[in-house]
Amino acid sequence: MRIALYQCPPLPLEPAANLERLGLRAAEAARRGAALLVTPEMYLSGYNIGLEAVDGLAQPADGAWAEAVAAIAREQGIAIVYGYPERAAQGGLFNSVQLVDATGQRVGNYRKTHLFGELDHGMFSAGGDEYPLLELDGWKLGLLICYDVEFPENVRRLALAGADAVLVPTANMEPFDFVCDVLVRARAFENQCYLAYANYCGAEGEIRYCGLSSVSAPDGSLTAVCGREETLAFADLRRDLLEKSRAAVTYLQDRRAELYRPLV
Ligand SMILES: NCCCCC(N)=O
Repeated sequence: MRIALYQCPPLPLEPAANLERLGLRAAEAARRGAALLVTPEMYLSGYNIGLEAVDGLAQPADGAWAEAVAAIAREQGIAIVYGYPERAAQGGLFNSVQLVDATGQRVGNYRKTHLFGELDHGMFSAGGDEYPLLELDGWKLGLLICYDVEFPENVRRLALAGADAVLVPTANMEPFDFVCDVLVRARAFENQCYLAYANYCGAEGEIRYCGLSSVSAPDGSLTAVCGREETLAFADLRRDLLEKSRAAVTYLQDRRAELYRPLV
């Protein structure tokens, strides 16, 4: 399955402009054979926008933004994973991502469980014990958001549940380039899955984003890697490579879970 990552500078507080460029990039990605397009974290609203703006912009998972993204997905014939501020029906604001398939159906929604510093804690509640495992074109997909991927337990949990790939919309900033350069690649290898990391580039207020988006393969290779500029990157997820790697690297089978329990 070919996937596309959209590495872009944020357009904070401009959901209409973000939807417009999403449509353009979705069309380009579909033309170039991608079945799925992944955007950065909080793509529709911008990330470093503060509680007042999040409270004013947040929408339910099935709100107008979801309908607009579904229309783009349906029109261009491509699935989309996008970040947005979610207002839960029972109240509460969450940093969320949603997968919409190429027919415009909402496939699954995930709320960021590991909040980063005052930046996240000042805007959102943490998601609960819900890590959806979604299916698209025969691939089992997990969703995480930026800081989530820096906790090995999160990727391991999805891998043990059967994830072939973990999709990670991100807003990772300087000085955390190491996460882009090393950590996400290690997460893919140690869990024998693909890992797609779609980051911002450019700046948002005092934040300077790293860019360096990538798709890491389970054999440790980089299937796609971006620099620090706006980029639409492509990667082919290969079932033969996944199976060959899993036959050679058997961490998941060799685990001694009974020895790890005190770590939980
Ligand atoms: N790598 C630490 C920064 C994480 C930022 C975020 N958006 O979670």
